[in-house]
Amino acid sequence: MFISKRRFILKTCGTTTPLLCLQKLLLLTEQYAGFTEVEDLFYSRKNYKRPELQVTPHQDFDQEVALLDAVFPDGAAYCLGAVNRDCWYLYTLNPLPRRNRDSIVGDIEPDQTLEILMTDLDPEVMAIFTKEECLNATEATKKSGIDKIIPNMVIDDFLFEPCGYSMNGVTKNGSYMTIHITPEPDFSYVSFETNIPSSSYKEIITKVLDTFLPGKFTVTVFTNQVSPTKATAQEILCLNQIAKWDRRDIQQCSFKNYDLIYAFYTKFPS
Ligand SMILES: C[S@@+](CC[C@H](N)C(=O)[O-])C[C@H]1O[C@@H](n2cnc3c(N)ncnc32)[C@H](O)[C@@H]1O
Repeated sequence: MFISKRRFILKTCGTTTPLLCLQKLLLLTEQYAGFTEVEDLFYSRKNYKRPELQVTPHQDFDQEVALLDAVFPDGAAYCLGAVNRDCWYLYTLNPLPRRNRDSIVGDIEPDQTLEILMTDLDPEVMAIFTKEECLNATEATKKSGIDKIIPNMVIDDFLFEPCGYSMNGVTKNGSYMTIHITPEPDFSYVSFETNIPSSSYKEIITKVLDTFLPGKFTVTVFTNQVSPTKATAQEILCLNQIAKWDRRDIQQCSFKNYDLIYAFYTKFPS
């Protein structure tokens, strides 16, 4: 969980039920920060490999949307990618006329988020994130090269017993990076997320792919109108191929304050 002045980011895994704590979070936000209105919201996840193992309301996106709709009258639900294959679900807020982007453009701060969700990962890389191969998280962070993806981060990392790895990193100016690794060969999964400002995300995306060697991955980038990363969508549109990965899907959306690009790549041949 990352908490900043006007936002919090909650990342969960397994059969956690993040939407069930929504009402309590809203109450706490009012109690501790005095905020009574949600300005923006992004609830997103990849399609599950075994949705039936989840707990209600997370067994299907419609249930999640119903719960969110009950709280947010301006909510809008999307699915990017192929609904019958790899895809990515998003619930966000739709504009009210009074909150139109033109009326607030003077107030907004630069903001961007890059997320890469990887599956079918290289077994040798995944073995690093086990207690068999590494004594502790610091060793796994160094051995895998995670510390070199975005240098100069203050890192808080954890190596689970017998396997599994999580890290949160922050820079001096408040940017973050967060990586969570499930190394089990039958359902290997790595998520990577950062909000580091950059005129191009190509180098970070390439470093992440070289570090984890996924069989397939989704990449999503949110940018607002004043973000230095704004040109990334154009860059990803041109990336039909990244090293040994071919692009299979690409979609773009424009929301109230943010533009979004989604792309899905697989290693060839597949
Ligand atoms: C990286 S963790 C999920 C991280 C989660 N977002 C967090 O920070 O708590 C998932 C991996 O850790 C392993 N694991 C081992 N013990 C765990 C525990 N107590 N809770 C969650 N995952 C655990 C799982 O088998 C899986 O490979």
